[in-house]
Amino acid sequence: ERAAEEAAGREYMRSLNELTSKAKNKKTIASWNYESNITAYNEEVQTQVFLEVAEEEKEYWKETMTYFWNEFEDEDLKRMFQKYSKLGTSALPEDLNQRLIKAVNNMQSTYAKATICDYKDRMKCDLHVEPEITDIFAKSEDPEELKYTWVEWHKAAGAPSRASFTEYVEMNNEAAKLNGFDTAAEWWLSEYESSDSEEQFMALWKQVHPLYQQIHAYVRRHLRLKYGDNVVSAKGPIPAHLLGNIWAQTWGGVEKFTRPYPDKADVDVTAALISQNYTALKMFKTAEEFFTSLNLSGMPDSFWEKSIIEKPNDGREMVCHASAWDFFDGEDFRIKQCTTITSNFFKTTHHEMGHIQYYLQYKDQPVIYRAGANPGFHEAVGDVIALSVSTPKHLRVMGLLEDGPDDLESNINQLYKMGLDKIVFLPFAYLLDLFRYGVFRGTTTPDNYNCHFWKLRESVQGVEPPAPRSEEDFDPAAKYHVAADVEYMRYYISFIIQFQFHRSLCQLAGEYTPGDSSKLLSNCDIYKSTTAGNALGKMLQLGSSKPWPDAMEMLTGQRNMDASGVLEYFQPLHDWLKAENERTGEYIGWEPSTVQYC
Ligand SMILES: C=C(C[SeH])C(=O)N1CCC[C@H]1C(=O)O
Ligand SMILES: [Zn+2]
Repeated sequence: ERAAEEAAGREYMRSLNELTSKAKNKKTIASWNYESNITAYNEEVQTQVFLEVAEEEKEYWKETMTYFWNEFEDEDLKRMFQKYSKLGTSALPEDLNQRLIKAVNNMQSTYAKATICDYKDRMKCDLHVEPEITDIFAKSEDPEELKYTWVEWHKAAGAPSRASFTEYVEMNNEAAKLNGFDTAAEWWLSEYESSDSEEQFMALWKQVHPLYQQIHAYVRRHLRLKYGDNVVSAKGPIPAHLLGNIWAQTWGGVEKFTRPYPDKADVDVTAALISQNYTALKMFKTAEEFFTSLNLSGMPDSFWEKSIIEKPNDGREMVCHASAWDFFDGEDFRIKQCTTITSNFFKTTHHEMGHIQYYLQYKDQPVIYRAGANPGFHEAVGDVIALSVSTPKHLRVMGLLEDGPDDLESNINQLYKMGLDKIVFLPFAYLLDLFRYGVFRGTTTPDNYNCHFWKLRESVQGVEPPAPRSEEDFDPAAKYHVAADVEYMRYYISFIIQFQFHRSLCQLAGEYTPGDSSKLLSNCDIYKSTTAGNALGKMLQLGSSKPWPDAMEMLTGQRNMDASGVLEYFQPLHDWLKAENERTGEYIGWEPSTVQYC
């Protein structure tokens, strides 16, 4: 009867856990070897391992489905069976799975290998997106150089992946159907374990939209003042190549010439890192020390032996985009990133180490629960730490910022700098998966991929392409996560919930009191607070063993995601921007673009 069935199910889960650990370890090793050194041989091995493991997982799945787990009383046992019942892409027949793997490998390697010629030296044609193109967008103030670089990158990295992307969509939708979903969109959304996730995401966007419109209007004004009316219009969308980032996803690159109080001391962490001889290793060790100051885990020895923290100079092709890896054996955890000494990479190092910290905290969970409470949680951990690190108070503790006034103007400048990272990013992240939901659902088809992408870029983000676009182009694949089949709503969610987490951690650390202007949320640094660290660790140890509202409630007392954290953090900036945009009579929002892209 049921009790015996559940006892048998429990025993089965124990053996399946071991098998799954080995299977995932094999796949992760094959992927690591391929993405660290893109060769035909390494791709062949990765594909063979994925196909072999898929056949193994099909066998396990058949056994799993012989249990009546839907009637189980033991909620935890039922949750494990429910998760194992979703086979993922391994549900595909071998030939379709091979086509899917090939399509994604084609897009990934196109992206990783794409190079363009230098604007100033057309004979120099070995510029990759990391570090060369990233550096150009962080430094150049020449609209022609930026336009050229933008067009060349999208031509080299995006357009060639159109066919592979179309194949990937077809295969991914087939896999979704075999897992009981209508399309891959519902499969991705199922990770958020709510029937109304899309409505929740839209509600969050409505909460933050007014704040975004204010910072958008302010930045457009200052870009117009710098580049002139015929480059930046008074009421239209902002041209994407002028925002300091090749994807216009964060706008920190324009902070230095648009900030509210220009005569206040500059907070240039990059210069300080360089002048203090920071190396990639020192950035990693510094980040690790913040985690251990919270009584969280340090990195294991194998992490330092096996991670790749700088681009090897042996001429190999590799996936440079930063990533953190769990090898599912409870011991092997690695980061792969092509670090350069910049403030952005200092943040990224904390971001990636946040993933490793989550892996370490839940490493004793059953393998099936070694994931974030929802994908947004995993992206939020490192960023929450970085919110403390990037305060002037903490940067002074580290000697990366000399002492300066803590007056209102400095605080507005600091909030503005953070806003160009955190507020500005929200519409970009949101639209990237609104686009892919439409593609998976078929409301966007290959003959209007690029048109629909830019319609969303204009309507949601208020950004337009620097040059006419057509369906000869395929701009979405010029973004890593589209080429690499990485879901992106996780970042949108992370940039909302990380402020809910930050608020709770700051209260626990005694660094923040609601309504007390001497303890602003934006000036909170939880460094060395073991109280905060222990609370964070407890939530992370859950992995995905409980629905994410349980995890959220454990740390914040709330069971829902809401933008109150973001809005509270940026309130002084919001007030300032509204007053400033009123003072200058800036048009809020944007009229339709006049650029031809559909
Ligand atoms: C650093 C990572 C690896 Se998970 C990343 O892809 N991020 C971090 C922030 C947003 C997103 C991006 O770069 O697009
Ligand atoms: Zn991440």
